[in-house]
Amino acid sequence: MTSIPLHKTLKDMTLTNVSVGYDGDVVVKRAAFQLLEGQIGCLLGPSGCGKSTLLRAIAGFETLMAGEIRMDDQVISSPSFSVNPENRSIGMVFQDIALFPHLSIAENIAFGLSDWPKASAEERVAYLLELVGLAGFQSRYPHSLSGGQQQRVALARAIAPKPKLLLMDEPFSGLDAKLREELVPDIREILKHEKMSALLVTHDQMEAFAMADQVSVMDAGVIHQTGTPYQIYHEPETRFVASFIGHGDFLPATVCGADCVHSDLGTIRGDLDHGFADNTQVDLLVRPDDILHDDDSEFVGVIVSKWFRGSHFLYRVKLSSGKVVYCFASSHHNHAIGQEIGLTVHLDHLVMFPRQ
Ligand SMILES: Nc1ncnc2c1ncn2[C@@H]1O[C@H](COP(=O)(O)OP(=O)(O)OP(=O)(O)O)[C@@H](O)[C@H]1O
Repeated sequence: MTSIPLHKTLKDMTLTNVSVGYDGDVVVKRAAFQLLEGQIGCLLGPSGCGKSTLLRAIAGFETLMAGEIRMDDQVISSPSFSVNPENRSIGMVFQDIALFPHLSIAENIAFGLSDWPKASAEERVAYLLELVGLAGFQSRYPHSLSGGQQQRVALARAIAPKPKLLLMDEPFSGLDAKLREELVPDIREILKHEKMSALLVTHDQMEAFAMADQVSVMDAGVIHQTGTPYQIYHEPETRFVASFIGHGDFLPATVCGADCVHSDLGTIRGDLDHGFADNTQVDLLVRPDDILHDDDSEFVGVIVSKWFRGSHFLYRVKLSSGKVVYCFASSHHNHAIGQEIGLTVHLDHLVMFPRQ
């Protein structure tokens, strides 16, 4: 009698100095990070930086040029050794949903359960239909579902056999913005409920922030930083991460003590030692939420452009030095372009890079 394959969750997946490429050209260089049990990771970066190549290497579709990939203490990829993709206990979801058009929704979800006892497979399919919010859709066919519903079925199909790891390559990019906004937190909830470790590829930072516990920011084949969404926004470790994530400007500044810097915003004290020597010339990162509109402040700037964002305004303001920075204001403070407004600076952790 067949039995349900034993379900083991992933303890960890570790990439050590992984290089991957095509025809001798290195595309991904010395990638290293770890994904733990139940964690949702993300590879985030501009088009062509190598995200899909790295994901395909983890899935077992590309041979490593250097380094190794381990899952639960077992090497699954190295330049001389590779576990077959079908033996890695990895599920995949892609941008092109690719459901089987001639199979019903239930049959699509049950596709990877052929070695399960019939009753257990039926139970698993019913459970997943409920979990992805499609109870009652079992007899329908893919063409009769919306794009968002089809992507939920694709997810259910990928996680049905309880893989240790789910890989998702731009799974939401074919969906419109509103649907994406609704679907992303739902999918995160489903993966957390299933205690499923997952790795998402996206170039959309809002998607990465909404979905992932840990984000690896890539550029030109190199992972610049791996951290929580909060860390990569507030504590970027490289100039690329600082520029790629969120809005921001670099202001020329001069170090004036272990926690202190002097710039066009005045003298600012941070809450941590920034590690630069006195008098070093640096570029100081200033985010929109670092400068707030304040009617009572004597420190002023002139509005050069503005965006209404519903709950708030985002202004570009020119300082007396001529430098232009972003500024947040509550949407009750509707000022005209050209008007002078008061500003207060709220910079706690100073993010600085050597002057370029
Ligand atoms: N099969 C292949 N053969 C040769 N070069 C390839 C192949 N697949 C990808 N590349 C190249 O590798 C580089 C990285 O591509 P990759 O698809 O991994 O980037 P990406 O970050 O996923 O981009 P996107 O977000 O646009 O999908 C690109 O320069 C691409 O042209």
